[in-house]
Amino acid sequence: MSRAIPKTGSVTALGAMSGTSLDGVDAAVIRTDGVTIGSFGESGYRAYTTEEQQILSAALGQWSGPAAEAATRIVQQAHEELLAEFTGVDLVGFHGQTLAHAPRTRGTYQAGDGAALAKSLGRPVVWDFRTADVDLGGEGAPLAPFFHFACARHIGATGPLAFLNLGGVGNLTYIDPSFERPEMPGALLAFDTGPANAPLNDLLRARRGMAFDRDGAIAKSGTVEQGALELFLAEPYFARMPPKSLDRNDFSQMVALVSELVDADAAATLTAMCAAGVAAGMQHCPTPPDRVLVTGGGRHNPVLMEMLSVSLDCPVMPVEDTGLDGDMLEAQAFAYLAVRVARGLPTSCPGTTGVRAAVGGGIVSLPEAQAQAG
Ligand SMILES: Nc1ncnc2c1ncn2[C@@H]1O[C@H](COP(=O)(O)OP(=O)(O)OP(=O)(O)O)[C@@H](O)[C@H]1O
Ligand SMILES: CC(=O)N[C@H]1[C@@H]2OC[C@@H](O2)[C@@H](O)[C@@H]1O[C@H](C)C(=O)O
Repeated sequence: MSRAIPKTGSVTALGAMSGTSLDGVDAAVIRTDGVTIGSFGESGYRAYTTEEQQILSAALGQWSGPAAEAATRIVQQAHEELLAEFTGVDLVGFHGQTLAHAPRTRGTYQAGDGAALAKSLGRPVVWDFRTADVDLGGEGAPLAPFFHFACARHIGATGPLAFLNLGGVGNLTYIDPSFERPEMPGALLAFDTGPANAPLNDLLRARRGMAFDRDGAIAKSGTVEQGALELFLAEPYFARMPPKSLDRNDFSQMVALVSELVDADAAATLTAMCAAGVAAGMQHCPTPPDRVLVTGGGRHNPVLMEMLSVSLDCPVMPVEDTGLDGDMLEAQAFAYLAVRVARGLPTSCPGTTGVRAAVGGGIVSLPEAQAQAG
């Protein structure tokens, strides 16, 4: 089998994403030419064990050293195991695990070695997607927006719409699908909305040894503490114009705002903070979108979805209502972006990361050759 990346036409790309929730690795196949989505293929998931999660968690905020190295070994092994199960793949998009993100000062750091992964899989691997954007003055995140734009076209959207990803951190992409290309000024506006599930997960793990508030069961019976919510919304981040991005633990101090509350009220308040961050961010969009399509684990939380419906001026629905897969959208995004990198197409622009001009980036590592800059 040829290991070269086809230069034209559609290719089969496998994307892998290990998100800020630290729950595991998602992998998904799409067929695309880097512009249009042809079709979606199979997908898979490899959960991190509790011990692996602890090692990853201990490495958050570390830019190097033993903790980061231990995390990298876990990321590498989990990806090698999961991705080896897929066949008939032309190239792989490997996001890695973000350990630290401070684009204005130190940069952005995703653990994982794409060159080693290319060798072990025997496939070209595109990786280190965020560094080039940061080097050009961008936030380096979010990067899914170019894929969201392709999804909007794929589902036949005609009016403005938004994708809202609720993982550990929240991020929103406002799209005007009437533009022909995502890098055109006005086509996209994207930013991190604030913390999503991470603080709630952290609180419940500390207090109850639970991974998360399944179906909002704990928050459902609680009352939102308005004073804490107001203090949270007073954070300057929310008034800042996008593009803007966050590290997973940038808002970890918000757990202190609910430390005196009983579990149900604390969970309800942290859930409300997630929704309030989204509502605050929506004020920065050029117009209210026709609808908000929610992706990521937060869409499974009915309390959060209800709070969003109440606080936003448009219908809020899971992306499944349009036929997309909300559990795999980010993995699909990095498959799609890998093809764009391989084809020399941009993956971010001023509207998505604040980068000075539309930029590609990423490293292409071939299984048997030296790395090529993307
Ligand atoms: N049934 C459910 N009820 C409530 N919350 C849920 C449910 N299922 C998932 N979640 C939440 O979604 C989280 C996982 O979301 P997701 O997989 O989108 O995160 P991620 O991809 O790691 O994060 P990010 O997008 O920030 O990188 C869980 O940790 C949990 O908080
Ligand atoms: C630095 C980093 O890894 N950021 C992630 C994180 O998780 C959600 C949000 O914060 C988003 O900005 C981004 O991930 C998605 C996939 C993105 O780049 O679009």
